[in-house]
Amino acid sequence: MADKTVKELAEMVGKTASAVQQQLQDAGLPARATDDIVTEREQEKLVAYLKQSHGQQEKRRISLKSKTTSTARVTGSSGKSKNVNVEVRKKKVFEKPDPEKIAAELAAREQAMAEAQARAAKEAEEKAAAKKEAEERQAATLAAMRASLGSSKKSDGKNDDISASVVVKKGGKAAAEIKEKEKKKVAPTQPKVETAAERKARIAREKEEERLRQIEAETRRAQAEEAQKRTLEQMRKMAGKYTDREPVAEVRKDEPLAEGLVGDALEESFEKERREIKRGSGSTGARGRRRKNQDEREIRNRKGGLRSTQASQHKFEKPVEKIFHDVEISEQITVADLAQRMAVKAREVTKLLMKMGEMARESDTIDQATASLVVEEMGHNPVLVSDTKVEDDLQDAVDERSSNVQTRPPVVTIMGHVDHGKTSLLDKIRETKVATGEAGGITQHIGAYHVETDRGVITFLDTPGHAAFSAMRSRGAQATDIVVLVVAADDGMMPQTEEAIDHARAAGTPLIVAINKMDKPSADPDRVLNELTTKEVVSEDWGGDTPMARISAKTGDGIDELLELIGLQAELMELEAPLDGAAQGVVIESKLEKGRGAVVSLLVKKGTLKQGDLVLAGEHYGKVRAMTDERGQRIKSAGPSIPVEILGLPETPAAGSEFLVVTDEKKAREVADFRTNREREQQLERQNKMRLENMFEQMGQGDVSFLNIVLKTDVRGSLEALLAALNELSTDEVKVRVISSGVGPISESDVTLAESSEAVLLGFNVRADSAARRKADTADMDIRYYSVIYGLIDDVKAAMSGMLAPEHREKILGIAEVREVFRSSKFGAAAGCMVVEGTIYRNKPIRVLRDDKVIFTGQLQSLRRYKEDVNEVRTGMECGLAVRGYDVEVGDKIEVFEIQEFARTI
Ligand SMILES: Nc1nc2c(ncn2[C@@H]2O[C@H](COP(=O)(O)OP(=O)(O)OP(=O)(O)O)[C@@H](O)[C@H]2O)c(=O)[nH]1
Repeated sequence: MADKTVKELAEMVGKTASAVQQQLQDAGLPARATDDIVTEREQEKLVAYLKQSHGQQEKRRISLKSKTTSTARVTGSSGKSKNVNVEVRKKKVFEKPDPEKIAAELAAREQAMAEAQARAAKEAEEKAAAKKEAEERQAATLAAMRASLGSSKKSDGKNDDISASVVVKKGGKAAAEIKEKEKKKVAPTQPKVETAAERKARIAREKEEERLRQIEAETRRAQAEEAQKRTLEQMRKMAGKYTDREPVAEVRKDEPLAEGLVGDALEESFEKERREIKRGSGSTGARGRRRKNQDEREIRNRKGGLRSTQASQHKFEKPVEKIFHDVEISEQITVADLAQRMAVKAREVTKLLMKMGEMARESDTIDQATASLVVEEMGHNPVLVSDTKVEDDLQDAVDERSSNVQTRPPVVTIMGHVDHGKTSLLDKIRETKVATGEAGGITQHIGAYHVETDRGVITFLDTPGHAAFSAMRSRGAQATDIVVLVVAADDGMMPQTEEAIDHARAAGTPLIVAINKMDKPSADPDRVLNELTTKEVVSEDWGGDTPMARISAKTGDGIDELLELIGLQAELMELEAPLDGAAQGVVIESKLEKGRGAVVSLLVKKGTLKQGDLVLAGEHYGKVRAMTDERGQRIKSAGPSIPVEILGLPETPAAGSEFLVVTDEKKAREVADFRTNREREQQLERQNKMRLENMFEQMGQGDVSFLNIVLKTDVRGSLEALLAALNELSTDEVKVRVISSGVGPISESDVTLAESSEAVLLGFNVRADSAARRKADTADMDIRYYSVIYGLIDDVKAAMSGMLAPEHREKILGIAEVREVFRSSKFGAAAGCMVVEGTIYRNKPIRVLRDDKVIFTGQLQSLRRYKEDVNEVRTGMECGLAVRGYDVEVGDKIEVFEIQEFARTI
């Protein structure tokens, strides 16, 4: 910035010369003509003044913050190493030069220089005065001396004249003239007063001052330019960001006041101020704060009115308008949950419910309709969602990720009667197809294994039996594709063979029959085929559609043929599954092992399961820590139809539970919680459902169009009669479907089948054995016993026409087992018994059961304990009894019952 004329300056800034002249005057500088010089310093003063007057004071301090996050592995005091998140925060503060400050400094410096100059001038004046006085004194002395000399030498040339005249005229005109002359003579020699060294020093000082001035000016200019550039840059950024933005009416606490560097700097300054206010520090006094707030307002207003001035007040402004929420309501919701979704206090909701005539506590669950009314009443918008939404969403997310659909191996379950060779068959297949020649040949029991055959891979669930099959089915998991029914060729169709057929049919699973033990001389396959036809299982050879293989699990004969049949059946079924994407499948088995925690066998049905995946199985979720195959080998992934054993779940999910691989832990927890609640509710629901009257009620409501029945009778004759009568009961609206029927006591398997098929269990002159009773108790299932055919038929008929109102029902009060039989002259046969259940009453009706079949109904003649007649005997006690008109045998059971009145439940 060199010195320039007013005209040059005007040209440079693009203004008229008169405007620049005016500005110079406004800046307090002396008036100038257009060709007058404006010095460098004056120009700086002018710029500072203009900046101030145009309000270009920008933020002096700008803070830059940066944050980097990394992970470091550290070893704790316990010696375990773990990952620790390390966050490094950096902050840099840039200080911009303050033009005011610069101007002030400049002024101070100028003043200091002026003062120094004035001081120097004064000093020089004083020096000159002192010197003059000394010279005068010297001259006077000289004159005096000359005068004294002149008196002795009268004529003494020119000089003498002068000297004489000086002396003569001393104190008069002549003296003044001399003085004047002297002065004239002295004046030209005055500069000689400054010595050479002094002069040199002065020049050097001036030079140095000039140099410093230049450096200072240069630095100031550079700083000013830099600051201006940065400010412009910021302004541009902010202008770009906010040009299209509507002015914001309200300021929310969580919104930043501005963005970018300026925003950060502002926020930081506010934060600092908040801290200072809190501390009550004097660094920012009330006035300072007011000034600062004003500044902030000004800054914000200058930046295009981005924010309301309220922003600087640093307090949360309650929104003026009420916020309306879209409130999601599932089929059931707790009051507390509902309140939370509307962002109101639970108390407000209970109050409103009370007004609506509903008494509910915060923890109570209310239905969707009521919740929806509450939401509307509170001015929000109810959004009704399905109860399973959270599950469905998760399932959808998993399905979305599935791709690359390919043929998958079939999953096979082996069923059959006891000792017909299920385990032997599974072992033989594994032995011939898995163990041979493979590393780590020791097979582990993980509930399933897969084998390679000429027709591809086949997976066997190696938990033979109905229980496992039904358990899975009752949880809705259709894990099995094909059922292989093992029937021993030397034994033929047995009760469990029939049950297995019923199970497979109820599940709609194709059946392949393996006629086993063909190596035995007593093998009679034709007899087996014949018997199977009574259950409508007809071999392809006999014109039916059930594939059959004759095998020996002992020798291995026919096993390849059986595998071939399985392969063919699978091909027919065109089993497919996506290979890629998140895995889903079913829990086959789960157990708790010491030191390993929950050990869970899974069968992958879709996608690929990988180590490290987050698995949600039933109501539990966890990361797959380790994964092994059926040979105990560690594996990293498993595709469709492959069974694996995993570690990592916190608890054991139930067999038959479905599992999913999820990516979002929060979602997993949500679904797990939801399932836990649902399981609790379903348990209650099941307990009601399994009751005959409820079953019929639901049927009346159109929920059930089939009435499933599992029927057991004492003899084949009564079974056939009942089946015929029940078949005739079917109408167009309601079909009676006997899922399973047979002769003999009600077994555990009957209960499981009834449970999984939602069937009612009816016993005609038969009872449930103890295992079945336990199972029914656990599932809270109702087993109905009848001893008159018309009683059973009437109940079913009445129920179907919606008139079932069983006001009277039999209740078994106690059971005693006959351990010994004595002959008594008085009572005939007397029985020594043990009460195994409930209480035996002397005066209540009884039945005698032999092999769980009713053989006599009547009354007790006597009931004694230690020779004393008693009215009742409780569980665990021995007693002696005699049945009126019937001789009991060892092993019989005496069942005491009564007819109870039940109010019909709706
Ligand atoms: N001769 C002969 N014996 C067999 C054959 N298959 C099985 N067995 C024998 O039959 C008996 C019962 O076989 P398992 O395999 O235990 O029968 P299961 O159906 O699994 O029996 P449960 O587990 O009790 O239901 C065993 O002694 C076997 O050795 C066969 O093909 N031939």
